[in-house]
Amino acid sequence: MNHGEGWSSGGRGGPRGRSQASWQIVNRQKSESHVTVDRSLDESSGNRGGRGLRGRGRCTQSWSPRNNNSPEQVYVKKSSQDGLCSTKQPDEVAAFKCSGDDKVLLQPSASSNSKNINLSGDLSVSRECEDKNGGRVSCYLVNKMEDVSLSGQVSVSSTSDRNVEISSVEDQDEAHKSGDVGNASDDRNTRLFDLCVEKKVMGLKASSLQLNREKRRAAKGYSGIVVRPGMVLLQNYLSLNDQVMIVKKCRELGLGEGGFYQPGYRDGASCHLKMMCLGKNWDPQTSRYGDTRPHDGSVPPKIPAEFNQFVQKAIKDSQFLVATSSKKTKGEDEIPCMSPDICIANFYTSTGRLGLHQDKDESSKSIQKGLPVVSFSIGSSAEFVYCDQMNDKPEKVVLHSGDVLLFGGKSRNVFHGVQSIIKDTAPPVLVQETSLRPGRLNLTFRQY
Ligand SMILES: O=C(O)CCC(=O)C(=O)O
Ligand SMILES: [Fe+2]
Repeated sequence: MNHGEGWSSGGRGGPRGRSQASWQIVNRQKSESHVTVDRSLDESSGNRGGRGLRGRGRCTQSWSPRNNNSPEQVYVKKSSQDGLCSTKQPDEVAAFKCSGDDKVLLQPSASSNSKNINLSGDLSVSRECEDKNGGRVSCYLVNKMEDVSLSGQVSVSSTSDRNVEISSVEDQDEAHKSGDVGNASDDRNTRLFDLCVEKKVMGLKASSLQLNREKRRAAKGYSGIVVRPGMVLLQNYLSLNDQVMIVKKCRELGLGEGGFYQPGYRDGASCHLKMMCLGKNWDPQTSRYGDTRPHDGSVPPKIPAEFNQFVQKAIKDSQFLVATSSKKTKGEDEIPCMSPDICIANFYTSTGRLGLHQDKDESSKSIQKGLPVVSFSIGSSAEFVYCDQMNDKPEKVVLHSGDVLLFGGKSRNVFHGVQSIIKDTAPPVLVQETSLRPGRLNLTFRQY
């Protein structure tokens, strides 16, 4: 797992659905390809190889807005169903109901700018989906999720008497910088890493304005986008409550046996992230999975059952989305079902990154079948890049806290990486409730 380095910056995020209890097909276009999306209507911060030896190849790209898309038509279907499919209720699998009669044909826009579409008072759709080739399929579903509870404080002081990293972000960054040039020290390898920081290190409390804004956004629900065949992005999919739960669980596991550590490569360089494996260990030195972690003999913790439920639900919802956006495609063909037995948790500080690579160390059967990798983003936003070949100019999508990205089927072998972490973009409520360090937690689930 060599992680490529040396990115240029730029990028933008995608739209989040604004309606409640509705679903939409937006910008159905001639060919399917990459999508870039604009979240300019969103109230939130707009800035937001086998997995074997990951390519260290330099990968530079720049981004510029494109205006050459010409969507054929835009449909908005309204559902009578309310409060669909909150991730707060993992058992409640997608119950999208769409009535064909209340289909509304909207005039497509040739411009790449996002626009507001106001339907029945409370629906506002932000969209922009484009492809450098002029064609793409983009489809997004919106549902309503439960409000997040803003109550309850978390005690975050470190309880372990072992050596726990509670250093500041700057210290963390320095550690990463030193990894650029030197060897990963055994000390750093074995030092415990606390995902959360003591209260006194945290910034000011979120204002009630911020909290209310976040609450409103959480209530808007998620939107799904078919980015390209086999790749689906479910934006704002994990509710804030679920994100809080995931952070707390990861923090607890991360401080125990097989918890977070500073991984390094065979050549001695450190990865620009902290890592913890659940289910099975993935060893960056050998690019192999195993039952124990070679450097300390620890056994990886089990994947919490709730995490797997979220994964199953995300797969089902993605299959539905794919089937809805193309009559010819069966959802399971593009995003096959998968039972994760591996989860790799990465924590990136604000200088963290991950070079272009393929995830290809899972069994050949798993890869041949195109079983998806399912990725959760929590905390600061990240510029995620992907391309078919190492030397291609990568496409970029910004992943925000609560987003779930799936890549399977035809996209299972896509090269991908994290170009940069966008500072100070974590939801204030999440930070307030968990004291999550500045940075981004990413969980990728796979089936061996
Ligand atoms: O952090 C991410 O979004 C990607 C992580 C990833 O590609 C990996 O762990 O293999
Ligand atoms: Fe990966």
